[in-house]
Amino acid sequence: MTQSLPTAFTERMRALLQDEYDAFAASYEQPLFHGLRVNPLKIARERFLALTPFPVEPVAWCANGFRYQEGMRPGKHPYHSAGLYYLQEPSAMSAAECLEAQPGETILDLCAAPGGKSTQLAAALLGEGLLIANEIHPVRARILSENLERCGVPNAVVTNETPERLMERFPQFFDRILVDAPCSGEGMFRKLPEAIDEWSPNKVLECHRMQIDILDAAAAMLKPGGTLVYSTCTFAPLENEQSMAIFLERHPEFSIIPLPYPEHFSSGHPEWATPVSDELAQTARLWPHLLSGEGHYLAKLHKSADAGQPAEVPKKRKEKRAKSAPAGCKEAIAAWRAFAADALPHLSRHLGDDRAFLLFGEQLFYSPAPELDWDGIKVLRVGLHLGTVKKNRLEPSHALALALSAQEAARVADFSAEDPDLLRYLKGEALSREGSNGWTLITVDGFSLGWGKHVDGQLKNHYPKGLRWL
Ligand SMILES: C[S@@+](CC[C@H](N)C(=O)[O-])C[C@H]1O[C@@H](n2cnc3c(N)ncnc32)[C@H](O)[C@@H]1O
Repeated sequence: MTQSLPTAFTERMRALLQDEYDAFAASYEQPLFHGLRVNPLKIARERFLALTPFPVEPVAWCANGFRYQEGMRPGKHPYHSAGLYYLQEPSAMSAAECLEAQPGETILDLCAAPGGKSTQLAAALLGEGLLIANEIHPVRARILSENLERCGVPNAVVTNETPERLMERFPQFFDRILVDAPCSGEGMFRKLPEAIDEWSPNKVLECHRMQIDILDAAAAMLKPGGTLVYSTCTFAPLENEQSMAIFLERHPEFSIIPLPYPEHFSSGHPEWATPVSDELAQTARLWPHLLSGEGHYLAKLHKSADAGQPAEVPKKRKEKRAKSAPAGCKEAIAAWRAFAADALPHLSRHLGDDRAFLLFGEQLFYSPAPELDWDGIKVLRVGLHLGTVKKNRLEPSHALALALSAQEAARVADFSAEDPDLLRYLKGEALSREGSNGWTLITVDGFSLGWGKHVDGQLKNHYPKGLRWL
């Protein structure tokens, strides 16, 4: 690494690690670890292994996680555009894995952008249940939304709120919550050297205070009996064991649950926090000199089942729904049904609940939680974006294409990953190609990638302008 580490950081780490410090410091001279996580919403692990053009090696603590070598560029492959995998550093795969989300559950990812862990949680849900992926910064929330779209996630709601605001709306609502907290990023110094310039002892303190507030909000939103995972990518005890020690003092209804993979994850350090609590030894540290990944901290907590009854979440009242149903929703649903009858005769998803269709302006969505009222919450996406309704016709969305399989579509134009026409499609060009007229799902080696529209021997390009390859 060319950039030198801040002295206050190295002195603290030397004092903490003592004999181990030299090995820790030497890890900064080692090459970075690169990882990708296969997206089971699009492709099964074994099929990916048969198909991957990059040699990969499994990550021990994540069934769908793999390392790839320096020099490979999986982010520049059409399979990435088709959402077959998400690029994610191996240690970063641990937090969502440890939350153990189950299909059908209600999950909150409270600090979610750019979406590494949200896409992983959505994959664990397998399209069943609800994921609220929240990000406080509007620009980052948009990137989060795009990443969920690319991964073909049908059941995520992307919000752009403060934790406090969500807490008012969703008391004791979630089965599981991930708090991947904003932190001073010491574990990322090697991967993102700009984190070094932004670091200061004061930033560590500010992050610690912010983490306490975010955790308080998360505690209030978790159902009794629910599970919380707290994670950071920093080494500072103040942001790790100390944030947990304070949280446990403030919330006696929580207890720490042991984490898996003791052969890879090291114990947390109770002696690095006040008051010293032995429980903290069951939190985990991922050290870059002890495993093939960057630095992380993890804690998994259980909320006592006796911690009070789940509160009533404001739901749409019938009369309110009738009043607030946007004008044109009925027509929009009819436009969707006409589109689906023509272009998606084998749709496997059952989109039959009229209450689940939501119209925002011209944009039609299918909500994974029709009973919830989103009024007053900043929402970027509610479940599956079906398309834009204009003049009683539906123009299908890119999100819909990515959530479909080739078997569901009436018309498919399939290209191999090496076909020059595929590159032309990704660049936004129209293609000469025979086929019956109408909306056509474009696929790469059988995996959905976007829309085209056949008109008399021409395949018009509907790959979104902002995603086109240059
Ligand atoms: C470590 S990053 C999350 C990474 C993400 N979980 C992933 O896997 O891609 C922390 C996020 O918390 C957001 N954040 C910053 N301040 C916050 C606050 N006060 N409350 C909630 N989130 C905040 C940041 O914008 C950032 O996107």
